[in-house]
Amino acid sequence: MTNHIVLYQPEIPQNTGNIARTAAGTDSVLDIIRPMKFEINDHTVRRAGLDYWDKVKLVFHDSLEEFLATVPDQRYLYLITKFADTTYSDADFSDTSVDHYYMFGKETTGLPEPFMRANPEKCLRIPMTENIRALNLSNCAALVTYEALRQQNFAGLEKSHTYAHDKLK
Ligand SMILES: C[S@@+](CC[C@H](N)C(=O)[O-])C[C@H]1O[C@@H](n2cnc3c(N)ncnc32)[C@H](O)[C@@H]1O
Repeated sequence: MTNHIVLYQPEIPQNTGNIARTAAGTDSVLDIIRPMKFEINDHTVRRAGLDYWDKVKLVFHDSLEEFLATVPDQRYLYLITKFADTTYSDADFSDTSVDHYYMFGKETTGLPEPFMRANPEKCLRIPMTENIRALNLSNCAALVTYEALRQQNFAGLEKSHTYAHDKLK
């Protein structure tokens, strides 16, 4: 099983850098659907991901259609959007025999409306108040990825680690 964090046409380098760090820390693949508003070598992206870039499994797709062609079973494709009525944590991400794809929209306009309208059963919302227009993209990616991992019993992650200079042991 592999978890995929999918970014649709990301616009803000710091968000992509933060998400790359989450991908590296969770052994998730980071799929980026072009066009992007910046280069992945942009120093702001690199700085946000710190020194983890060699650990990021990065895959680029030139279009939504090209990305969709790489998804083996679209039952496991989830569209993360505030417009959904289903809460993200009510989705079942627990099957560790398949690949899961969590897709997030661009910072200004989100996911393409016709694509969401055509796939309402795939859409998941992270509950929030009406005080804000939306949550931050990189926070959304971390929330959904870690909820999926929680349901997957954190498969492939270290639940504990012994550090050379441990502050608890
Ligand atoms: C800043 S938001 C985009 C806001 C945009 N105005 C829109 O129409 O969605 C960027 C992405 O973060 C995710 N997002 C932000 N808040 C969310 C929420 N409450 N529930 C689910 N996804 C959310 C979605 O994937 C969204 O496409």
